[in-house]
Amino acid sequence: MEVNSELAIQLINVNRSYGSSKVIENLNLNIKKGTINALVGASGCGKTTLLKIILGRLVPDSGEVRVFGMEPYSSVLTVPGSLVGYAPQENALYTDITIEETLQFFATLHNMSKEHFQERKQQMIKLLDLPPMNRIVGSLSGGQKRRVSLAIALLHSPKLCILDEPTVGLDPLLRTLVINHLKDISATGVTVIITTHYIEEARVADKVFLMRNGKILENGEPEYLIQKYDAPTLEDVFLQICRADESKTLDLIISKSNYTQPTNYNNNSNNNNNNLPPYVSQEENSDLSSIILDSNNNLNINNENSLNNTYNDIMNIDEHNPLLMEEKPYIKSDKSPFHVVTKTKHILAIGKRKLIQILRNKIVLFFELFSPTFQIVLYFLFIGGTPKQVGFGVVNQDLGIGPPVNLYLGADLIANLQSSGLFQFHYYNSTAEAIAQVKLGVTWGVIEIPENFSMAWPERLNDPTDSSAEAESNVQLYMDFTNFQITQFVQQELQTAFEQLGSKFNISMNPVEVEPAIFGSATAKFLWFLAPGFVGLITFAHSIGITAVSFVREKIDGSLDRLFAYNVSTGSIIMGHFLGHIALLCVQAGILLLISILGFGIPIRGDVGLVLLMVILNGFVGMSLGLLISGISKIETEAIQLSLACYFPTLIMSGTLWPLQGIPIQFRWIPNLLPATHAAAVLRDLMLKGVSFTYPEVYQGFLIVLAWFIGLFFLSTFALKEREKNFNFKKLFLKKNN
Ligand SMILES: Nc1ncnc2c1ncn2[C@@H]1O[C@H](COP(=O)(O)OP(=O)(O)OP(=O)(O)O)[C@@H](O)[C@H]1O
Repeated sequence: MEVNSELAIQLINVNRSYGSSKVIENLNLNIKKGTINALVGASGCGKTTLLKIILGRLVPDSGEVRVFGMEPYSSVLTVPGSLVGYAPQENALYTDITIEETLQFFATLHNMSKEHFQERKQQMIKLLDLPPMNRIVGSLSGGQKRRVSLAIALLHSPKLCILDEPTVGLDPLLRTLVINHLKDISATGVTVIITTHYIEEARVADKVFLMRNGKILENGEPEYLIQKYDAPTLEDVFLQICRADESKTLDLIISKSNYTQPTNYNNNSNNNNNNLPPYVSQEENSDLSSIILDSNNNLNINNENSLNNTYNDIMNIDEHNPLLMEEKPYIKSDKSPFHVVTKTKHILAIGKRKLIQILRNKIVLFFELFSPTFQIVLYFLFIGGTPKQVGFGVVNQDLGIGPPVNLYLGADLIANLQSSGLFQFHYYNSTAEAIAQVKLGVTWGVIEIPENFSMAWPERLNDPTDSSAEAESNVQLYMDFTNFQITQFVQQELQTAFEQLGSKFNISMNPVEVEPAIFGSATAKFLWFLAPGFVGLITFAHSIGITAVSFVREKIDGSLDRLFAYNVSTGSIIMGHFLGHIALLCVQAGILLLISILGFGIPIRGDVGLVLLMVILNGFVGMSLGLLISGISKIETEAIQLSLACYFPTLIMSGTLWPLQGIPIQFRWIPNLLPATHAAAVLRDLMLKGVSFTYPEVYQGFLIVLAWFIGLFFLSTFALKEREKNFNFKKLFLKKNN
């Protein structure tokens, strides 16, 4: 493609579809440097799509695009980047930061110096009549937000201004100021492209491009077009062209344009409305006695009260205005390899903005800090605890042995059981009566101690082959076996109680010595098994939760497009989001471990630093999974559903709630695929076994979780892709089959 140095933008035979629906068709476009250009056309004709192609956000299916002679994004950090000032159709603002923070954020992205930022900020305040800088953007009115959005686009004095419907929501006075500002900057060599529904507004442009169904039907200077088509207004020109193109959407365009053409516009009548700007609606006319169109189509304010506010006053436009005359670029160039300095600045700016947003939004802050704490307390309180005060019946028929020995072993056995805290005993005289209470659900079971127990038990200990002693010392257990956990605990406590009874006679009932333990302790609680998995899982789930919707809104409202237009890479955006959350993730992990250790006595026998590292790494995996979800979701509910779809299987399959050995053998490979399984195993090893990093399961687990993090990070970068290609599966399929 031959590059013309006079042109800011060249498009040749550009085509672009969304799926199989063609939106831009064989489009050719040349835009001269230092001119104002208006893209005019009905809603849905492809104006925004065309702008996104120029910005490099959308990759054309075919054809060539050059911006200042270069293909957008052909090399890193070149075009358009800070050369462009882009205001998307939507306001694309971060609602929970102030106007000052918003402008500062974009100034950092553009590498603007402090002085330059302050200077431009003051000009934007005056030009756009911005509200006080400390106002939170979310609290602004629609028109105020629009002005902030325009301020962002113009702040860094870009060489190319791409403004998608810049005047929507602005009052007539401001509209005038903005249009005149655009005329002035174009006089200094800045190229301006605006889209508009208000066809007559395009009259201020040097060149108008009339678009319909993805094609440019006509283009030229407004006056030339009006003469060529012998039409009174541009709107009439457009109507004629559309009719010729077998317009079907004509009515739609007119109804969209709520603005009426004064009948005598451009006539030499003496009527007061004579010089009204044609895109001003009838309702607004009353406020506009002060606005006139001069012979050069400049909009001016002709009311003494407004004089102090005139555009020239505000912007101090004359040959002495250093800003408009300045030739040297405002943006400091970055000569570092791979533009590391700029990328680092981008990451820091996004991270700072994210952190401000989190800290300012109390609900999010609460969610990030207190909700995990609350959850871990709930988990520890309600799951995995040792049962206490389980209702149990006792029928103690033991008569004991009279003096001088005075043994009441039945009562001793009950006392041993009682000391465990597991039982809350109900005493009954008969077994039938006790069983009836089990059947009524009052108790879980009955322990029946036979009447000769005190006599027969020592004999049985002395001679295990004595069958009559065995029969007379058998303690009978009647149980409701529907609760497996309680059954296990009761049987375990009975065994312990009998061991204690045996030790009274210096006889060990259980010849197996369980201590010293290789790892852990024989008195370990079930909660200790659960706790490491819970800590990991909560960090993982919360990290998904806080990031899963991060980009969805930004995608919908165009804020991401604006960042991409300014050459902020997806990698920088994702790293910035990480950065914003890291501090809170670390605090969160610390709180969870403190509660585990101090609040619930969960042991940490290994290196606390490694435990913390794994919890944080696990949080990173959750964050990158959340960002991936955010990247592929079109709306928030989709992101929330996907997050839940990831969380629950992880909770169930990661071995957090139940040992992996309990899973049917043919399905055991599934948990091994999940990072949460390895994180839980590593945390258990470190906390309960007290092993070091060199323990195979630990370092392997670290490597697997790290690999997951890196893999998901890259996938999320891909999902958020800065340049959207048209994936047409139908075409792909047909190509393959041909
Ligand atoms: N992401 C997308 N996926 C599918 N179709 C899309 C997408 N974005 C836009 N379109 C479709 O492409 C066509 C052109 O859209 P575009 O936003 O470029 O129009 P426009 O001229 O800017 O409209 P408006 O003036 O209302 O903003 C429309 O039919 C629109 O529905």
